[in-house]
Amino acid sequence: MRIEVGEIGVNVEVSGPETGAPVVFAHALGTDLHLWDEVLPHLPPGLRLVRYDLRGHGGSDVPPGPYSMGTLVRDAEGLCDALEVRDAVFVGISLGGLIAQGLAVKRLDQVRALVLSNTAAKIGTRETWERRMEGIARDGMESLVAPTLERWFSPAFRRSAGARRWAEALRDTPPEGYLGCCAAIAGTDFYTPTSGLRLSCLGIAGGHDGATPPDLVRETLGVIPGARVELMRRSGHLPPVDAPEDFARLLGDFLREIGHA
Ligand SMILES: O=C(O)CC1=CCC(=O)O1
Repeated sequence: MRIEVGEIGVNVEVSGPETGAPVVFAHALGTDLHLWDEVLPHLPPGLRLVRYDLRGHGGSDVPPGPYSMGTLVRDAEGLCDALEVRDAVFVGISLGGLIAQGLAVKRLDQVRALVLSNTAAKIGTRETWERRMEGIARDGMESLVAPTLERWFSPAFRRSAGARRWAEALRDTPPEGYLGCCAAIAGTDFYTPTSGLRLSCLGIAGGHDGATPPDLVRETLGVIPGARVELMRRSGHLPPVDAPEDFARLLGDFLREIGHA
């Protein structure tokens, strides 16, 4: 379904009972809400599962960029308000994990716990993101595909149908949306606000993650008291794609541990 959030239409999929404990999912740059397709069936029953396409991605609107992280966080906030989501567990991967941190800092009434997967308080540097944006402007989205697959997936998974499916999703991402979100990531350093968070938090890292390697994930989770990091040794940057059942098991265990499932 589409929901008007501020000035844009956001594509959302909601499943599970309306009274279930809410879990909200935010995807990574150059993907869409289907990133979670193979995780959801393996989660504990009775949850209200909300996933959405970030602005500039999937079926959501593609407003002109550049976007700011504040805007991406406001989209998540407006979506949760529109769906009357309170006390959710917010699961964010990569860019989605930055949004999760920003939302938790701003709206503790909406977020009771975080799952920060393959993400950090700061991802890359302004220079690396500017180089990537210049490359896309010069050579198009296709030039991104091979290097992105190297960061996303282990050498073994790169040869799979799953990897090809997500290469297609990357190719299909509107350049304006992708570039808009690159600009938001380039300008974000959440170390200070994230270090003020006091809520239950699970980190997930992938042993073959070429974008946010395990040490970077640990560094971020290390600033949140009580947070712990689970390492998925054989996964890359997108464990919901390359190991959905293992990802669901970690998430389900965490939900039960905090009394959310
Ligand atoms: O494309 C990458 O390098 C991986 C990535 C960084 C932020 C995000 O969401 O994906």
